[in-house]
Amino acid sequence: MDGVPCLRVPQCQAQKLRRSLQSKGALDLSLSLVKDSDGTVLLPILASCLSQLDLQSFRTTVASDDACEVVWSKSALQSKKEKGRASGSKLEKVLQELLESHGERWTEELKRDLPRSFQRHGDLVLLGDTCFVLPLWENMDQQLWSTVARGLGAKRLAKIRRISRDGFRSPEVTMLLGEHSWVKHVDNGISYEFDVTKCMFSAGNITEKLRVAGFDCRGETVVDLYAGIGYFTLPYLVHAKASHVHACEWNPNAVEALKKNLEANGVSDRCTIHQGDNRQLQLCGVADRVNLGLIPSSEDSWSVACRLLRRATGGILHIHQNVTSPVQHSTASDAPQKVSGKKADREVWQAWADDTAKHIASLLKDFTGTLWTTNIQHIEHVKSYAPHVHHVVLDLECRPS
Ligand SMILES: C[S@@+](CC[C@H](N)C(=O)[O-])C[C@H]1O[C@@H](n2cnc3c(N)ncnc32)[C@H](O)[C@@H]1O
Repeated sequence: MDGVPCLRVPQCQAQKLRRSLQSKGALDLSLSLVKDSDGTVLLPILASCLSQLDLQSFRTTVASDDACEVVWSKSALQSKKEKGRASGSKLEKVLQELLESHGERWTEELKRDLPRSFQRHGDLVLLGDTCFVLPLWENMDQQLWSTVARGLGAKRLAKIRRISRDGFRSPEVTMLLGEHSWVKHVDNGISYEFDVTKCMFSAGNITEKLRVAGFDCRGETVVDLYAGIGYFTLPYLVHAKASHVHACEWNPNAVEALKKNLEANGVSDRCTIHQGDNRQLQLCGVADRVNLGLIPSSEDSWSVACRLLRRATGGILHIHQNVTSPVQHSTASDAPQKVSGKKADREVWQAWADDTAKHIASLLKDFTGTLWTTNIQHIEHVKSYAPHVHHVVLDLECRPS
């Protein structure tokens, strides 16, 4: 996830909402507010508080869904870097001492080779692969990593390359310092443990996890086609109180973590894990709800999802998708055009949802031989990737006619 989490709000409400975030201890005080040219303001939020954020109450305050959303911003991060430069970071200080103890001089080139951002998982810090690339660091041996850990207030360090293309979305992570690579996150009262070298954790999906937690699924059977370590399976079981969740996952490392997490949260008796490719799933006609949480698209499994819905009563599909809007060329002075760009984005999401609803209705008809009605209940915006790529979730109600 690039950048830091921020609440995007209208400028006229920014101070009021900033005070509200601060009183809840959720405002990241190490970062500055960022004014955008479209008349909105980004309020940086502490990642650890994201799961507790009551987005709905903020939306009620600003009285609009559009104007209040969680986004990930690089420009907010920039404001930290500038502050960091002014004050001189602890990391820089301890590394300077280390180099000098080896008879080396601190240079601007070395300073540029320090991490600009990193992910924190408890006492483990995950560095990107664009820092500490200069050969001089190799002379410091393991002392380098213990010093970096001290500078960042961590006990363990790892380096992440990029999400690998093996279909498991496994990050390529190597440990630099520390005995083991299991980490733990607690989100919204749910504990998630996983091995950072083998599984991914989608911090950017927090708003969707909170939305799922707010569903009332009592008496329902849910199928989570892309369960991972339990990102959505657990909120369905713990908070939404689903009667049963069938969790499909083909990465054995994610399955190991999923089992652990079901146990740790006391819900393993209500979950059946189906390890393997969800397109080969043998279940049929059991689901009141199917979660299709794969981006950029879960389209490969739409027909499986249709087969899973109860024949007599149907159910709801939650379809995740990255939807790309046509790029609009605007300058800072074109603020009104940018605002209308948001309206254009919504129109693109609606068009994708309309097409998807038709497609799903036709899959259901082909599969059952009878007519089905598909109704777009809601389109949820989860997050944005620049430029104009939006992760959205379509809640599609499917009923036999
Ligand atoms: C984006 S990740 C995970 C999940 C989680 N739903 C989220 O949004 O944070 C997708 C997960 O689906 C799994 N996956 C992808 N394709 C699959 C398939 N055809 N069958 C089963 N699991 C699959 C991957 O191994 C990965 O753990």
